[in-house]
Amino acid sequence: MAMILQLSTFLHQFWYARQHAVAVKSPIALRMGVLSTAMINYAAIFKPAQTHPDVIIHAIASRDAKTAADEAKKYGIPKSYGSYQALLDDQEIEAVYISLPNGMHCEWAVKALQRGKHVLLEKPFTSNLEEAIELVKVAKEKGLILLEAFHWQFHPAAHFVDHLVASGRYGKILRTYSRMTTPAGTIPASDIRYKYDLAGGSLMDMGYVISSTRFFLGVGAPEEVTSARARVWPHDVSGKVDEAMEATLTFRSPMAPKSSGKVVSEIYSDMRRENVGWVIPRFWEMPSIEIECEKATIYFFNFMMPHFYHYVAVTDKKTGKTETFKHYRASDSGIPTKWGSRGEAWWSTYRYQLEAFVDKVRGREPVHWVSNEDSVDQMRTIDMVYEKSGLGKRRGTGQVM
Ligand SMILES: NC(=O)C1=CN([C@@H]2O[C@H](COP(=O)(O)OP(=O)(O)OC[C@H]3O[C@@H](n4cnc5c(N)ncnc54)[C@H](OP(=O)(O)O)[C@@H]3O)[C@@H](O)[C@H]2O)C=CC1
Ligand SMILES: O=C1OC[C@@H](O)[C@H](O)[C@H]1O
Repeated sequence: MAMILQLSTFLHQFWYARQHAVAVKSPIALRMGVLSTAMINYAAIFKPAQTHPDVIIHAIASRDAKTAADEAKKYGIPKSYGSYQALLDDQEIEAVYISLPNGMHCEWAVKALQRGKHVLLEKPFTSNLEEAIELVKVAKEKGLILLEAFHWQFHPAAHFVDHLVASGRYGKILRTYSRMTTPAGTIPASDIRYKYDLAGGSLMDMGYVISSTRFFLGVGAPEEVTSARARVWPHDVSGKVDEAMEATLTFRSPMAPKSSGKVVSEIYSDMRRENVGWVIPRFWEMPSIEIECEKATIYFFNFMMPHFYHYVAVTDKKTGKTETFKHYRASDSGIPTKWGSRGEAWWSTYRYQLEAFVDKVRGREPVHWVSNEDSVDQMRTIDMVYEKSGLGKRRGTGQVM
């Protein structure tokens, strides 16, 4: 269902950015450049930037000058470049958003940092753990901001669920299950997600299943991946691209019962989920996480794009009664979450993320942040699952391995 969500979020962005676009930007607005003309730019950066008074998309770069110029014209971006390096050489640009294929993330984020730019980097952070460690090292050396764009974590709904889980009101966590699927046939065979040489694979693309698990458990990498089973995409010569991945991970968590100290977490990512009876897409399989606690089970439906639609269902194990919540802004449900009075019900996950990114670059404490250490642990976990599955970890375009 991920692709359907993606389409819906594009419409959502179109509608709200039209109504709330900021005509005159602040004189100290952050000038950003965009590396690539990827599909996701529209929702993840162009539209959020339109409604942010302190962000100007100053330039866009493509491998092809005409593609870049056409895109610049379409979105009213002042400058375009026919190479990524040329954009990085533009002295007016303070920060870049990188939406290149996964395998190119590390190479170009390193180049951007070396040219003195802050970086908002699409997920997955890098192709593997080694790259992640290297990238973070460069960012620290340069003293620049580097953020993995796990946009969903910035939305008040995520903070609300985190609050419920961490409150202890439902007891310790016993088990989690996170799932993300997209119907078979919706991602074309030519897509970057199916290419091993661009660090493709369902788990790389749908790393949200690991991100959500780790976020709500408040943990780094798992102690062990006890099982991992990949369904291999048959059309890539490498034989190493997972069109689907199912795995079981064991985490040591302070939220686990004292007796075991561990939580068992299942994850499932699938870029080619079969329709029911060949025709009915599984729309009920929006990216979701189930968190079974001692007293209740918490189900967060559509944690990935909660701005579009979501609900949180808490089912009491004793009575079987379910209480349902929605959380489109920080003050909803009467439980104040991190954003306080900031934010609007129409803000997307990407808009919240941009708000935090600008705060951090400008030296203000962001309301939420994905630390570089957390991104390293995310890549460590992804590698562990790939190794266990037998497919082996991915590698990056700039990497000799
Ligand atoms: N946060 C989110 O919600 C989402 C994040 N993503 C992430 O964003 C990134 C981009 O995804 P998506 O928008 O689907 O990507 P696209 O396939 O739409 O675009 C990728 C872009 O990368 C550039 N590129 C450079 N080298 C290559 C190459 N060898 N093959 C193909 N493209 C190349 C191209 O730009 P050009 O030709 O202009 O140089 C191309 O437009 C991925 O890392 C993905 O994981 C994707 C979707 C949602
Ligand atoms: O990050 C993403 O979110 C939405 C999905 O459709 C997409 O495949 C993935 O890249």
